[in-house]
Amino acid sequence: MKNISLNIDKALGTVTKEQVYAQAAKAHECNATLQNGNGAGNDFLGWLHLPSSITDAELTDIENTANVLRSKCEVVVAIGIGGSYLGTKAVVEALNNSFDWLHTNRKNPVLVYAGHNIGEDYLYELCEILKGKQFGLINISKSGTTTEPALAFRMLKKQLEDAVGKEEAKHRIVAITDAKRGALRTLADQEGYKTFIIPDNVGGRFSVLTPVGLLPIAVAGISIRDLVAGAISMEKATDVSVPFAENMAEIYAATRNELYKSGKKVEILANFHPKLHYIAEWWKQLYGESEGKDGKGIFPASVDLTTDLHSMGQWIQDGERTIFETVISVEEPNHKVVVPTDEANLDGLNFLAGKRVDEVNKMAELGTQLAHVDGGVPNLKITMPEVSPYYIGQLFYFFERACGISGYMLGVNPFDQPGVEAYKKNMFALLNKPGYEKESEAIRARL
Ligand SMILES: O=P(O)(O)OC[C@H]1O[C@](O)(CO)[C@@H](O)[C@@H]1O
Repeated sequence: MKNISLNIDKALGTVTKEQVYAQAAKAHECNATLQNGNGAGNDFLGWLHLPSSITDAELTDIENTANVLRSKCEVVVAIGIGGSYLGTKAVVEALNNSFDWLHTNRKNPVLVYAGHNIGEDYLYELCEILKGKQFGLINISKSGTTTEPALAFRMLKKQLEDAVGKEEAKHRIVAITDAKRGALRTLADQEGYKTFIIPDNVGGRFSVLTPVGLLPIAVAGISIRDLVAGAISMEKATDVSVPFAENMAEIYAATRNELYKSGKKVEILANFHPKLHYIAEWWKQLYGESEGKDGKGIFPASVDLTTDLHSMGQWIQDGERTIFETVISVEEPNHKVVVPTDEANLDGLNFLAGKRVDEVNKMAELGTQLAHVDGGVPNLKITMPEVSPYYIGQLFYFFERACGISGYMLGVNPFDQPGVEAYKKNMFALLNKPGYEKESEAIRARL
């Protein structure tokens, strides 16, 4: 098996190799702090050894539960938001056929999502399409009290019970939540749902390798064992025993922090494979919630290329020089498509005839990298040998580990997210939630 890799050469114009390597000791120390559990937020380090500690029995339990849902349901709705949604979405979008819904010969239930927004039309359309279909629900919420998934679950649970009866509904609902606390735990225990636990010491955005991600990913027919195997290999490759020069998590953390200090305030995660779009969405939550606090933090943004070269390309090439780019480059696509010859050649594309589409894409990637570097955008490159569960597992763990190190280097607690409460408080006050009477009065005075 190969490994994903990191190349920072094209970032070394804005910052020097010496500057990055001058951070080696700090990066290594932060990795050690993480591993020894003596830094800020150390009660949320359960993710560090998740890959190597998950047992065969746990994986089998998840696979068996997935198989029950797969056998009973045409559609499974994964309900959750943030870390209870994005990891699954990232893996499924990356690995499933892009035109899945048009395939009539389906081997897997269709996985759809709810509870990641409060869009009334979205919920209406979902409830409508589920009418007359055999469906099941995976309700995922660590806290069990998040409004978006709770609202979606309330509606979909009723619809399911009305359709198949309360007893059968119990066999089609799985709850993934805290071991003891929260509304979802209480409800699941009362109703007798099959449950999986999100460990206390694993925060939402670090939970993709718990049942939060593993169950719906298994429902989609993707190998969770390969995903975990990839993560295990990266757990070893980023261990504190691995020296800085070989430790890609430490190098990534050190480089992005140096770039930040040099005025690069925005990191754009770019891909040239549209199926990786949600990997970037997952990454944005990971880095945004972990580092954006205390008035600090790189803003995590993303683009899909070449698509966005025709929308955001101008800004990236020529706009304010406060950005750097991290490209996820895929060495070998899973399929081969060759450009055909055309006798008339009216489009002038015969110079490409016989070449693979990926060769065109790779030259677009290289051309873009050089253009952006020339335009003052430092470029980091993460190479993935192919898009497979194994390498996505590596990528997840690499980004998580680097995020912990990077947060400590920045001087923040990477494992809390106090800022998220502000909108919730206002929303509850505006909706007159019991217990928010004072806040309701105060906020109304501002309107
Ligand atoms: O799984 P829960 O508790 O519903 O939380 C969902 C998401 O909400 C947050 O708590 C805040 O956005 C995230 O950290 C988390 O991933």
